[in-house]
Amino acid sequence: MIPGSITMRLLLGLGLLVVLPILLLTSYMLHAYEQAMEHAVVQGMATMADQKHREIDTYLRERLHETQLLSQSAQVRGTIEDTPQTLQDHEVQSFLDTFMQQTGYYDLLLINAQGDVVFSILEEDDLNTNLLHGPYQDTALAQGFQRARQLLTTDLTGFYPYPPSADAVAAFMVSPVLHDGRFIGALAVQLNLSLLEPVINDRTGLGSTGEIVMAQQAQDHALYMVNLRHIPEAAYTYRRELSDIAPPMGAALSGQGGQGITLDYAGISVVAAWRYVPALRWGMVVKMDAAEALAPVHQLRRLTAMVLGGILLITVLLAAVFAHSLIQPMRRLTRVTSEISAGNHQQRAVEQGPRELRHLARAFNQMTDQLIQFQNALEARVTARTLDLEHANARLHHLAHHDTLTNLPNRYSLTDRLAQALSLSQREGPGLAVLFIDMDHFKNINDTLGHQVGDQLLIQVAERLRDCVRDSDVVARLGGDEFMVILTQINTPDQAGMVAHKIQGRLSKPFRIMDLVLHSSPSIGISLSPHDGTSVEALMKHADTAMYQAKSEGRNTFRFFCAEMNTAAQARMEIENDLRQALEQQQFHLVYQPQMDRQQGCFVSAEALLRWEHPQKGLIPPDRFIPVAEETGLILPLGEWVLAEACRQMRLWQQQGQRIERVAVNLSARQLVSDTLIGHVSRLLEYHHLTPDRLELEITESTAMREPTSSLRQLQSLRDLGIRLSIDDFGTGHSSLSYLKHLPVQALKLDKSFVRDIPDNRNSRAICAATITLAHTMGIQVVAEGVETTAQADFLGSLQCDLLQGYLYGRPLPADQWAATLTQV
Ligand SMILES: Nc1nc2c(ncn2[C@@H]2O[C@H](COP(=O)(O)O[C@H]3[C@@H](O)[C@H](n4cnc5c(=O)[nH]c(N)nc54)O[C@@H]3COP(=O)(O)O)[C@@H](O)[C@H]2O)c(=O)[nH]1
Repeated sequence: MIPGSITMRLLLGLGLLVVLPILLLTSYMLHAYEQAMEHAVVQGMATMADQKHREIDTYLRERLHETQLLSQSAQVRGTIEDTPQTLQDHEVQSFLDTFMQQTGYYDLLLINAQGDVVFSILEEDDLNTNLLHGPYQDTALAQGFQRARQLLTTDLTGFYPYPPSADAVAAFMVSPVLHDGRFIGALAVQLNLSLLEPVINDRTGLGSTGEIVMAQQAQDHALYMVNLRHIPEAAYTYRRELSDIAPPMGAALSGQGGQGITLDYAGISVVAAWRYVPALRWGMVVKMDAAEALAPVHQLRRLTAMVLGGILLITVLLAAVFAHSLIQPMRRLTRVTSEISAGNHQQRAVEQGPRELRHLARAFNQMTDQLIQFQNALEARVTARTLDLEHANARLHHLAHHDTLTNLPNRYSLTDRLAQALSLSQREGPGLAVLFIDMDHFKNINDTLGHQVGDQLLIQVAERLRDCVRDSDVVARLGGDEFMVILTQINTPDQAGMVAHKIQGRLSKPFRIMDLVLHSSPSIGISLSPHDGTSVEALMKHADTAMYQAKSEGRNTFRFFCAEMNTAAQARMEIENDLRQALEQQQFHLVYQPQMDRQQGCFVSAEALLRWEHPQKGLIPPDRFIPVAEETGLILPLGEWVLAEACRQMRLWQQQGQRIERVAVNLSARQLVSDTLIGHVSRLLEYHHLTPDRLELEITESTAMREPTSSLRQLQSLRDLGIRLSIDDFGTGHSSLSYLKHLPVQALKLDKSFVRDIPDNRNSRAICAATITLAHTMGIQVVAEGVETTAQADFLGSLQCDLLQGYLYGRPLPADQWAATLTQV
């Protein structure tokens, strides 16, 4: 695996590219040089061995030659032939002494042809003994004599202990002495082993560990002839089996020469050369310890290693310095990068070091500047965005919790605040009150004058509500024209009543919007905690119920919640449920009340009135279930049924030949604006083969005013069909006469509340008279309702009222009971 740091990579690269080749090359050269040196040393050793071999050979040859020359001298011949006389010759004596002194031989012996030792310089025990039969017949001397006698050649015997010389190791050069070609005896010179020592021990050029080892074969042993460096007393005492001797000596004794690095007798590695010395019949090994002989090689190796090591060290140091100079700027750059990423944006890279690194540092600084600029810009944008988001969040939060029109808390926020106020109230004391406020007839204003006006009205209502309560109280808009107020710190119902009264007063005052002056009023329901409930849901529901009660009791008032209201609400709920069943089970029927034509004096029309015969509760009056049906939408299917049933009855009367010209049916507000009304009415008329003038539709003023635009459009469509239209309960609503002028009606029904008080009540009389006059002026007929007395009938007659309806002429009856009524007239 490649090491991670640049320094290591540099060192590795340097090692692979520079150091390794140098090492390999140096090793190769060193090896070659060592080989050459080794070869030279070995060759040197061989040269030395050859020289030593030559020295010994020459030395012995010279000695043999000397001995031969001596043996041919007259002195020697004379001594053998006439020993006693010759020996008395001082000249001969001196001649031999000189020879001995010059040569350094141990002894000189003369042997006659019979083998008698006739002369000896040292006169040892061998003198006068016979070498053929005497005590020394087995010695080297005896062997040498025998050989000289037989071969007539001068020769050297082997070195063996010689008893007459106290067993000193000695060899003999024996030369035959001839007289006229006849063997007359032999000359023997005794060489002690020490004589060869100067030649053998000459270790010139062999250093401190060099030596010359000589051994001769003695049967199956090698007998070492010289003292050895590692075995000082070895000469002629140290022997080893041939199979066990050191390889070079083994080779030399077997007659082979050679050289090389091998092991010596002591098992030490040596540089050696080995030869066989024929003159002595010895093996010779010239050797030097390899450690010394190859010391220059080893020294060179050590020196090379040291030089290489030095070069390597210097290379590594230089590489490290170089790497450091390269890496230092990078490290500084890395450090700066870390500090910048840790937030120290002031840090910049120092533009130092090699050119490339300076450029890198410069580029890095430029990049850092740009990054910081970018970061600052980004942070500024993020801050701005965060602010925007916070504002948007705050706005969203505000929108989620406030009503956009009035800026009051909305329903969601209200429940939250009510929950908080409740828990505070439950923890710390005084109760609280919840006021449910609904603006009376707001829908009329909204529909009549448009949403802009309606919105302005609601904004003013919100402002007035806020003015009526403390800052700690909560005013919220639930939606539409419904508001809610939470009054905290309420100890008694009166306190809540006072605030409700104040609100009622403020909201009943005229509203000035655009150039209009509008009148409205609040219906307020109040629930108190803990008396009316301890939960948000209960308090809101009870305040709503109380408000509903206030509405049903004539509006523009406030009511405290009481349990009975719940009972009424419960009853209303029951009606709602029962109504659904009633529709399915056909519990409804119609009754008809006749309308008298004053001029003709006969019944010309009848008003259809709905009756609900509940299976358990009996007859339920329309006043109780029509508003519920209206609120729940059930009035639509119910109204359709009424229309269908009235048309069916009208057709029946027609078929029966009754004089009834038309049937009048009450239309609710929802029916009037229903998309299906026109189609439904058309289909009914067609189905029952009735002409449109057979049907009259009654609407109240408030019905027409609820959604004036669409109501007017629908009325016009009905009128276009040819259906007669009339305004019911005229005088009780809030419509203006100017609005009436736009309605395509043919009749209006004077409300029975006016009829009831005539002729005695002057105001009622005036209203009746004015209404009838006005209607007639506009070409509209007038139907008087609730006519119960002839006085009322007469008065109305005097005002030229067109049609009269009331108990005086007949109560509402089922159709099957009508025949008698009709015939009465
Ligand atoms: N949308 C619909 N409304 C309907 C329908 N049927 C009835 N109604 C409306 O219910 C209200 C109550 O009606 P009802 O109890 O039937 O009372 C009517 C008459 O019984 C009563 N009346 C008639 N003559 C007299 C009288 O001499 N004295 C007296 N005290 N009461 C009298 O008046 C009611 C008829 O009123 P009006 O409709 O205004 O002509 C009532 O408002 C009905 O309109 C229906 O099918 N649909």
